[in-house]
Amino acid sequence: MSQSNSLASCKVTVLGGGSFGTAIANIAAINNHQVKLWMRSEKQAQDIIDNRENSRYLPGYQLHEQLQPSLDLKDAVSDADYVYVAVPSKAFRSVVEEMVPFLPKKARLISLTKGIEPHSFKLMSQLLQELAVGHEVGVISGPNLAKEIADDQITATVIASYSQELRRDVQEMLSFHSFRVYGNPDIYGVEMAGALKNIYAIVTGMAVALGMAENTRAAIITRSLAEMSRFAVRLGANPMTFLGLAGVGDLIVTCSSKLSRNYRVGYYIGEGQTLKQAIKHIGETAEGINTLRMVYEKSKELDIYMPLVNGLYKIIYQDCPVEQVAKMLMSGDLAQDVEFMSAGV
Ligand SMILES: NC(=O)C1=CN([C@@H]2O[C@H](COP(=O)(O)OP(=O)(O)OC[C@H]3O[C@@H](n4cnc5c(N)ncnc54)[C@H](OP(=O)(O)O)[C@@H]3O)[C@@H](O)[C@H]2O)C=CC1
Ligand SMILES: O=C(CO)COP(=O)(O)O
Repeated sequence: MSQSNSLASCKVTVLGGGSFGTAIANIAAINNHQVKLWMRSEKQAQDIIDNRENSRYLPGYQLHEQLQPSLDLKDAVSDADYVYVAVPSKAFRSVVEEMVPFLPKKARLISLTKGIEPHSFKLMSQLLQELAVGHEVGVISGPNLAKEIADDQITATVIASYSQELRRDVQEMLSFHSFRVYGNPDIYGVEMAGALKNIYAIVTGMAVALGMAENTRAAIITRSLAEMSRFAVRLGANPMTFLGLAGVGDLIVTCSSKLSRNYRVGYYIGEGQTLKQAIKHIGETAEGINTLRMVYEKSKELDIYMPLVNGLYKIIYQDCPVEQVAKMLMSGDLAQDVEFMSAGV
């Protein structure tokens, strides 16, 4: 059932037929927008046409008749009012570059991707701004496990954009009985929070596999929030964003749920699998592995105190035993471990 609102029916395109792209496309279709879901797999597109289902990513989730799959990027975007991009961060630049020549001037662009581009350290909305100059840009981020959205569980998210009109329109486009969209102008903070929390989901998954207690879980999640806020605020985010859905909200869900792929990567490594085995086991995108490397390097460059990032980096990229890292974390310089540092974190 769609929620009545004043936004007229729009032409919406979602790039990427994975789990989150499919879930967001279906919500827009339920809300009476004409939706094209662009994907590269013919088999998957046929599955949607024949069975109204994306059985590879969201089995059992009934797809609305106003959602049509598309294999042709030009056809998918050439009359779009809104383009949502939901491909993994490593493919984001190339997909957007390929799309831009077909993009109508009116199209608003919204990233659903939670990652950072290697080398440039750009967030996905910054790539949209760089590659599609003049288009209004936004980001959706929050505690949004796609499988729970598909299961019609009550879910809240954030649309971040400098444009108040875009925020308002996307709120209307996607809100319905089990999905609520909140607006936030802090696009940098919302997006950075979504990328950073993946690192801490790996840490927590690993700690759970190693048998951590509830005190430990609370300590890890709370110190993760302090650490990610400190990092993002230093780079320009609003600290208040980290108290919201895209900050602590997403951190809680990804550090608590086996539905999170980042958490599962950590869990499998905690059980003794190598990084390669854990990634293969997941078989889908776990953005936190690459984000960890980039954030580690940036924190060194800017001299930002990030003990959890530092510890996870040692485990994953320097083969340091987990027990040694845990000891290191518990015996570091206490002078650094004040609860709140500057700028409210
Ligand atoms: N899943 C979730 O719960 C949530 C995910 N996100 C974020 O959304 C982003 C996408 O995640 P999600 O949908 O889950 O990812 P999935 O791994 O489920 O799917 C990724 C999709 O992108 C496609 N793709 C990958 N590489 C390319 C490429 N080079 N060109 C074209 N298409 C490509 C895949 O196609 P193919 O199937 O052919 O490989 C697939 O359709 C991630 O950044 C994630 O952090 C955000 C919130 C929730
Ligand atoms: O971002 C997510 C939930 O908000 C999904 O997390 P994963 O990418 O770890 O599955």
